Amino acid sequence: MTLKVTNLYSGYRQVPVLKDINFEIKFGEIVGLIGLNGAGKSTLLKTILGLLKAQKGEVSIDGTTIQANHSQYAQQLAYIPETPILYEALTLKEHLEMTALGYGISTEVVMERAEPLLKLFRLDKHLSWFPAHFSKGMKQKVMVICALVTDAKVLIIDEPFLGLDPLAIKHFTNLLKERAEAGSAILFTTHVLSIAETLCDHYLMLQAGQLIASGDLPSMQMQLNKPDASLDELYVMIAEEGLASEVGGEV
Ligand SMILES: Nc1ncnc2c1ncn2[C@@H]1O[C@H](COP(=O)(O)OP(=O)(O)OP(=O)(O)O)[C@@H](O)[C@H]1O
Repeated sequence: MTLKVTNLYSGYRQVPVLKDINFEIKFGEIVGLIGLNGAGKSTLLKTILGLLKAQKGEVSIDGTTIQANHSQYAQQLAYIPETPILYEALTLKEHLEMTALGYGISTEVVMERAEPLLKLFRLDKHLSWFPAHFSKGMKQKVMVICALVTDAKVLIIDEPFLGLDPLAIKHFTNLLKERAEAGSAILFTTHVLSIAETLCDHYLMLQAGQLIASGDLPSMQMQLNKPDASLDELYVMIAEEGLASEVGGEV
């Protein structure tokens, strides 16, 4: 059971971004997607989600592609975007009900699953609130809860820790670990390497649209020929080399 990306090329009409991306994430694994601003992380997530059409190559979840079976593919995915996307006219409870509808789960089951999460994130008294009354962090927590009440086997998360307070980050990272232990694959982007280090089984390091290293820390140290480097040191080294070659290319 895997999320598999094969020979993937993707980007925007005039801007090719991703070039020949290949990787596999087994269900049960947490993988951190790291790279500088503009490396192509969000483009990769959008392509996996089907929000951007691949120019070449394939993404499959447990053998199913979006082209072969759109609804089966989509039901296996839950997405937490970098900027919370909420409907101004719907209350928190209605967002949960809409999630239930979207994933074909009964409202009762979704509310049952949501209850402990609402308590944990201190939103249990706010079920009738509209997004306009939530802080940025509260909106992010609503997105987190809506993703976690689904049965999605693959969680795709863009910068999950932005806007969350340290207590919420602790709860959220614990929930992600539990979700992975229960058999979900989790792919998230982050610039917060210290959290990535405590959470991830593997990493994907993206630079200028290409995967330049992947795997756990020892295997990335080998690939990048830096046997004792920390994740932070590897990242800085790659980033500086990338920037130097960009500057070189411009001259
Ligand atoms: N809608 C768009 N249309 C055209 N080009 C885009 C669009 N969105 C992103 N790009 C370009 O695609 C490239 C990769 O952007 P992307 O958002 O995937 O980077 P990222 O790694 O997620 O960056 P960040 O860490 O800043 O979020 C950049 O050169 C960016 O300018």
